[in-house]
Amino acid sequence: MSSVTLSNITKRFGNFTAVKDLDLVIEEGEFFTFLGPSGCGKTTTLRMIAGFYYPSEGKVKFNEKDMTTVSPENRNTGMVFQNYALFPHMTVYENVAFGLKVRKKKKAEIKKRVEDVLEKVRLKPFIDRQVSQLSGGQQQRVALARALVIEPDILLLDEPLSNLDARLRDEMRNEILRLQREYGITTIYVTHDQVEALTMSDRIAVFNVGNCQQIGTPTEIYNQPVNDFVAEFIGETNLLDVDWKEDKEEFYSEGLNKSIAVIPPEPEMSEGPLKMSIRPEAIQVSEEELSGPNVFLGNVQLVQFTGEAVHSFIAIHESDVTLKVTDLNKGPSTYLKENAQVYVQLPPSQVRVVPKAKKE
Ligand SMILES: Nc1ncnc2c1ncn2[C@@H]1O[C@H](COP(=O)(O)OP(=O)(O)OP(=O)(O)O)[C@@H](O)[C@H]1O
Repeated sequence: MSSVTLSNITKRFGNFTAVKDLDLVIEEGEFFTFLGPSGCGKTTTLRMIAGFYYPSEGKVKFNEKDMTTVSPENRNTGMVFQNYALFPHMTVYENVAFGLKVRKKKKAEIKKRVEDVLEKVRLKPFIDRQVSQLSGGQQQRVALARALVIEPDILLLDEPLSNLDARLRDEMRNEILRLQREYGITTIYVTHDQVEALTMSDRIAVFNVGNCQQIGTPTEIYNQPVNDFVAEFIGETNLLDVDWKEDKEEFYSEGLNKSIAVIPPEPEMSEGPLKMSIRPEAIQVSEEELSGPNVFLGNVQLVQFTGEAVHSFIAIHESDVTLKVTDLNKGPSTYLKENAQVYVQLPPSQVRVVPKAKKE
């Protein structure tokens, strides 16, 4: 097991900067996720940790050891690629044994280690099957076994579940977590799927166009996003422009035409353009009159049923604002009716005022 330290990492391809000034410490045994939209630099960063790319600037360390320009085969990392990169005409055994053969291990040791790891990923019955005759989920397990069998210090997973259907993705998510806990291995996981990131990670780094926007635990990232990009990318949220009114010491929403009570008021965020973010599940709605701060009258425009949840879109009176509200499905008697007039409250403790993300 190793910790990974990235100090001031920049990666340029010609004139294009794919990753900029990245500082990051991943602790031993941690499940750490790089999350962000397509093209934001997640894979490039992972490849610099694997050694497939060397950084243009900055240092990569495993524990205290400088690995910045060490070749991939001398890093002892196990990597699982998005397309698995298996040898289709070899058997499961041959695929998994490959890395050990390259490392010139003895035949008996190879056999034992391959059988042990196939037991762990529950593929022992398929040991002699050709990889091309396996399902997507089974191939994914072979790729995991192949990465784990070399007993890597660090496991690197690049969008490993993106080729699987939704049900299999759920199953493999649990499977990867189970293996990670069993081996206690430092794991770095790349995804653009926020649910994968939130459910699996000890900590997440949120990337956007080559920049790391925030590092934190799933609950920190979801509940205390540092800017509008993070608030919008992780989960769903209602975002509205707000201004800080110095004279009255309060936030004002032009869209809602009203001052907005916020606890705590966070005056350090009063410089530059600001947004308020409120999660759809945090908004209170009632057909009965509501009292207190941040109460608005609105009309229900649309009600969408997803099975476990009900989403309602509420147009606030005398404004252009439509708020999305989400409630767990508590039965048909609780669904809002389209066109009904309702009271909406944005609880001050749930409103978060954040700066707009800087555009680089
Ligand atoms: N070898 C390369 N040469 C030139 N540009 C590259 C190279 N590799 C990546 N890039 C560019 O760097 C940027 C970041 O790419 P990267 O693959 O790291 O993104 P990503 O966040 O992993 O995206 P995705 O989720 O689509 O895989 C992209 O704009 C990409 O086109």
